[in-house]
Amino acid sequence: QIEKPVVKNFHLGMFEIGRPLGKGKFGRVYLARERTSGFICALKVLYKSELQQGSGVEKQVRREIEIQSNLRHPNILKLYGHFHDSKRIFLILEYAGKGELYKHLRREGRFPEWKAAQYIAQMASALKYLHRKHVIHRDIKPENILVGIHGEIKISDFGWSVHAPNNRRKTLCGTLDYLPPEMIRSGSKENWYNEKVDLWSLGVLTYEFLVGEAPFEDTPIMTQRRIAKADMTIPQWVSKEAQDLIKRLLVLDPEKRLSLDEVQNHPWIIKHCVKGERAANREKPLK
Ligand SMILES: Cc1nn(C)cc1-c1nc2c(-c3cnn(Cc4cccc(C(=O)N5CCN(C)CC5)c4)c3)c(Cl)cnc2[nH]1
Repeated sequence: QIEKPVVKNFHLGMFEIGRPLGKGKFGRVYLARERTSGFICALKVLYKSELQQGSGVEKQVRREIEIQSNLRHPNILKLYGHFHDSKRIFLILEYAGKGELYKHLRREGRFPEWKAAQYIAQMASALKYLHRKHVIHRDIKPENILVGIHGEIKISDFGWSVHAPNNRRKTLCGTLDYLPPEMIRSGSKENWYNEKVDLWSLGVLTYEFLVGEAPFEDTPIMTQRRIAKADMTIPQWVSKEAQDLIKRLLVLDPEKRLSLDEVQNHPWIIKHCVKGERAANREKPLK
């Protein structure tokens, strides 16, 4: 348990630090309360010493701040502000009342189709908002999604997002499972890709929500080979509508992948997410 230091920052108020909420590769997150207003938030603390190891993380943090500060969408975690002292950088983030989505997924194994469809509809809405601002997230996966107090999801990590179009080579770290073929293809000098990379990842996410593991999960070499051929099998117990959506997103040619509008109007999404008289015979009453 950490002592209860008060982090002082004049124009951003005084923050009382609460329990640790989690930690990532480059930082820890604490529950925090702004003293004057009582406003609850999540304070992400990054140590400058760790960032200055020249692994380009400093640039990632700068990009995360620059991009996330200007976004306002119910399914995107808000970055209210940031400040720093001699040793640390502090990001004042929206507090997501139900924590990290991947922990829910691991605990439940996999999500029922109605829940997966509602999450994918929310992801499509958030991605539409991002793409309208020419922001490509590039790192859509359960580990980068949080759950709000009302069960809504919030994309939470913009360390890898960029402004489209982008041909910057992405030094990979973490799982390869979600990378689209055009980002894996090492042969071509120029890694030209666009927003359609997020549609591929949305397909991988849909699969993982429903099956409980990623479609190309294998050894790193095999994962890359299977992604490059879109070599995956969908278990037969996944509904035909859900199989159809996954197959129309995990398409090698980026231009042939469904658009976000087509995702939002897909029969599987409509069936589980559109309120209305057809809801009567639904297995789970919509709130
Ligand atoms: C836990 C919890 N339980 N309950 C009931 C609520 C929470 C909760 N947590 C948060 C968190 C939170 C905490 N840890 N994390 C994980 C974390 C922490 C610090 C850094 C990272 C990180 O480096 N990431 C980059 C890599 N990608 C894969 C990943 C990101 C990643 C996020 C945030 Cl930011 C906002 N609201 C929250 N609410």
